[in-house]
Amino acid sequence: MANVVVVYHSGYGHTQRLAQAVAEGAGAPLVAIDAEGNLPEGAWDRLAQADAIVFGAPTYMGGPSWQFKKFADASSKPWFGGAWKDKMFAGFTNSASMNGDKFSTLSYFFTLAMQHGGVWVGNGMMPANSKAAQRNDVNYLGTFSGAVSQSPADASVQEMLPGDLETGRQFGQRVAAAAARWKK
Ligand SMILES: Cc1cc2nc3c(=O)[nH]c(=O)nc-3n(C[C@H](O)[C@H](O)[C@H](O)COP(=O)(O)O)c2cc1C
Repeated sequence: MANVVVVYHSGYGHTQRLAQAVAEGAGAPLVAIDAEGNLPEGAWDRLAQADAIVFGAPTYMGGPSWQFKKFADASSKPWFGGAWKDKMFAGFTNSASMNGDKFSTLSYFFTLAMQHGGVWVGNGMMPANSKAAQRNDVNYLGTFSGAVSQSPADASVQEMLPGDLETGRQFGQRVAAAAARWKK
């Protein structure tokens, strides 16, 4: 079993719900970045010990929230010593539009992982893109580079779609399995 940690920020709870699904699939603890962009006590040590780190943030103005970016900038401290080198990384995001430039957020996570000398893992899923496909199918949004979910701008956290959450759960399983292989 690999030691996977999910570190995320969520402004209004939607990304948190996706984070919970990813963490459930990965059998991983959640580390929440708070509203000031800070981690709880002991979290940096947990990240240092992880085999795989999964990044999560809402897509705000085409990228991760500033709180996530503050965390990313603070990760320059472990970067100096190469503390995250050769870890596995993955990422997820939620936004309101079907597209909404979510890929920019995943791309930022990927770049951060590469800066740390890590290895990136995508979702390994087929997209649900046939005529028969339904919005609640797994990977209906058709992303390969991570896990994404979409919640309309006026939708509550409770209204997040089970199919998107299942996508997150299966993505978490994929990351945990990949990290276990990578660890050997
Ligand atoms: C400041 C701000 C910027 C946003 N920018 C985008 C965006 O670029 N694309 C998009 O699809 N949705 C955008 N949204 C909608 C959020 O992505 C959406 O509300 C998301 O569910 C919020 O996740 P959270 O509840 O974890 O904070 C934005 C929302 C806010 C508050």
